[in-house]
Amino acid sequence: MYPFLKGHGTENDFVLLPDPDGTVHGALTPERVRALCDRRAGIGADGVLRVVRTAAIGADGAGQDAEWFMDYRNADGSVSEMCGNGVRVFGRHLAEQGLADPSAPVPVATRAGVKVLTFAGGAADGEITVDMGRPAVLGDTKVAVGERTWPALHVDMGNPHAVAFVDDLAEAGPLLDAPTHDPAVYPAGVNVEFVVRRGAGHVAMRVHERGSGETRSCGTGACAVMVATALADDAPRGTTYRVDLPGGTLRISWTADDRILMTGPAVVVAAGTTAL
Ligand SMILES: N[C@@H](CCC[C@H](N)C(=O)O)C(=O)O
Repeated sequence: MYPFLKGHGTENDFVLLPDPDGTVHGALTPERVRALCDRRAGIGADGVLRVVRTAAIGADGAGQDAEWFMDYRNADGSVSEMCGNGVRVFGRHLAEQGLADPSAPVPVATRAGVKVLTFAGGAADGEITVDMGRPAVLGDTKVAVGERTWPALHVDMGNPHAVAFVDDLAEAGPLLDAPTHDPAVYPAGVNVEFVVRRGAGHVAMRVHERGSGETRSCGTGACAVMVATALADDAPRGTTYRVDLPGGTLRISWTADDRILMTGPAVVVAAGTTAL
């Protein structure tokens, strides 16, 4: 039996696997991740967060000045560089377990570098702000669902995104399959966001995540959406956008020194053991 916890950030949900020294869950195969994330035969989640000391992770953690490393896997077992909602849940878990001090900034190492978390309201409640680092705006692209194609902006938040503005969030249909994209632009696949404007500094979005399908929220996706919207608006740095997702709301700003700050909730809702 293996220890696990379950948590979510704006209903983007995760199985957390405590593995401080990399000895418990070292053999985290894609099959095992798929079994854990299975919503009928497993615990059910959009992804898995393995909680491991950076010193125990090997090359992925090399040179990162943070005690803890977030080893993120999508529900299909694939590895991703970064998860914005996941890193808040990861931080909540560290704080609740006394593994990090929430009264000070908490650095977390990821495959996309160190992200620094700031807690409002202490360990038990309150929102968490993540310094997501610099966005990379990589130019125009397009995405398609069936016969329909939309222009999109390629934004990299440590992981790849295509942001498409639409008139109505329903226009992309049920998103049962992944939107198609240019494999030359996204050789490792892409997370696709569809966005509508709700008012000044306010958008709503839905997302099809690489490796997990349509989810109720995506933190890196919301940051990519904010970047695309701020550029389209020619918004001054420091403007905060409200980004509504099916699972909740995130608040995102782009600082004068070119960093994206994302603020939102994170909760751990269960703990137990699993045979998976
Ligand atoms: N839900 C996450 C992103 C998870 C990884 C993504 N599916 C990918 O493959 O890059 C978030 O909150 O950012």
